[in-house]
Amino acid sequence: MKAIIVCTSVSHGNTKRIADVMGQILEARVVEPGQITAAELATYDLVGFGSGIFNMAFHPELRDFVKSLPEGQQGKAFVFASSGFPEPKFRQYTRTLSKLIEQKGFSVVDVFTCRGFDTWLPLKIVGGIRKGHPDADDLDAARTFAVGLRSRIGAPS
Ligand SMILES: Cc1cc2nc3c(=O)[nH]c(=O)nc-3n(C[C@H](O)[C@H](O)[C@H](O)COP(=O)(O)O)c2cc1C
Repeated sequence: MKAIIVCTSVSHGNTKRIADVMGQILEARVVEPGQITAAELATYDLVGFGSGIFNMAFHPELRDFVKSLPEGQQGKAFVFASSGFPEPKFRQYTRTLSKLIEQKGFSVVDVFTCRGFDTWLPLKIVGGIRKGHPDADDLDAARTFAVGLRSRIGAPS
């Protein structure tokens, strides 16, 4: 199994820290959307797509990248995010991104989310929330998630 992780992490590097621990387990390179072409992406068996959450959506750079991919992709995919708050029921952004990814032909096998230090404008006044996140427990959970993926999909090759 050959894996790669596409990650946009612009606020505090929170999502990149998650991507890096997953990348270690999956032996996957972590790249930004601008660092990989659709043709190269198609050579992977498993692709992770992740970012922080901004105004209740994945980062536009990641969404635009997914939108730009041609249909007919054949690999498996997973989605991950860090955010200040848990995903609200009325705006299921992980589902929205998963659907977009599936429209391109990938099969989305799992989703991981955790809290990340959040300095969204109104919260900046109080010094931000979720300070220290992702913390050691969040990173452990990300590791466990990746181990689960590896055992379901196959060892890195
Ligand atoms: C402008 C802005 C908007 C945000 N919007 C949301 C939001 O709608 N929901 C949420 O839970 N967190 C929100 N956050 C918090 C980020 O999702 C969180 O800090 C995330 O961990 C950032 O990831 P990154 O450091 O990898 O970019 C927002 C942060 C900023 C700066």
